[in-house]
Amino acid sequence: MSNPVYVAIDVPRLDAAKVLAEKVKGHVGGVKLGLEFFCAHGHHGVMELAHVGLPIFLDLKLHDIPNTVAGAMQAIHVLEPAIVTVHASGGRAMMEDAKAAAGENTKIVAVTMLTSLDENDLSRTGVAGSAHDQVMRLAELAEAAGLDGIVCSGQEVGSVHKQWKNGFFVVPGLRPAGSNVGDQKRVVTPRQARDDGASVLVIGRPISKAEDPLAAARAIEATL
Ligand SMILES: O=C(O)c1cc(=O)[nH]c(=O)n1[C@@H]1O[C@H](COP(=O)(O)O)[C@@H](O)[C@H]1O
Repeated sequence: MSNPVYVAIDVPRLDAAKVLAEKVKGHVGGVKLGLEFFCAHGHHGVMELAHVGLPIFLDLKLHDIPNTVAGAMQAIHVLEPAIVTVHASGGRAMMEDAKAAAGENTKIVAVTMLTSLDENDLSRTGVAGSAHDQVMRLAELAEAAGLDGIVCSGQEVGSVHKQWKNGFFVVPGLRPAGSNVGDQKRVVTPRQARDDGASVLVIGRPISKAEDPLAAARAIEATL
């Protein structure tokens, strides 16, 4: 089975991003480039990182009216990303149009409830109920819209997997036992997420901020 870890390259400098990706490439399955990277380096930066030879996950978390999201999706065709994110709360029509506009080899996954949020945060946005229910509701909407899968925490992925058998599940908010949680709130270990049905494990700081990122990537791989 291929390595499910996508290393999140959330570093501001292009040269440092390339060095990190090259360093760990033998012990991860892909590279995730998010808002910090894309806002700083755009298409050029993505093309530079593609030279590393791993699949690229473009985590843009698109959330706008359907026409605008479809246009953004068309604008990134040329980059041939393996995975792109949109927000499920953008609604069914937005997700349908995002999928229709995407390249056929690109998986579109919907962010349900950010792993940096807990139920108190959720209620402050006007949504009552548990994180679990919110994720299940948005997963159902994403499936109905024809998306490939969702992004959720490891605390929900087991339930989502039972409901959506052939879905593609991206799980961030992962921390090896004993490591610093930082701004993440719904956290599990990489192994737990994998056992519960995650397709992709997104791991950033536990690798990128480690004193020795290669050793950190290796150690995580060894737990899987
Ligand atoms: O879509 C994502 O990848 C994402 C969704 C989510 O709910 N939580 C989340 O942390 N992420 C991303 O996953 C990565 C997690 O990074 P670390 O907390 O450093 O491992 C970051 O790049 C986030 O942007």
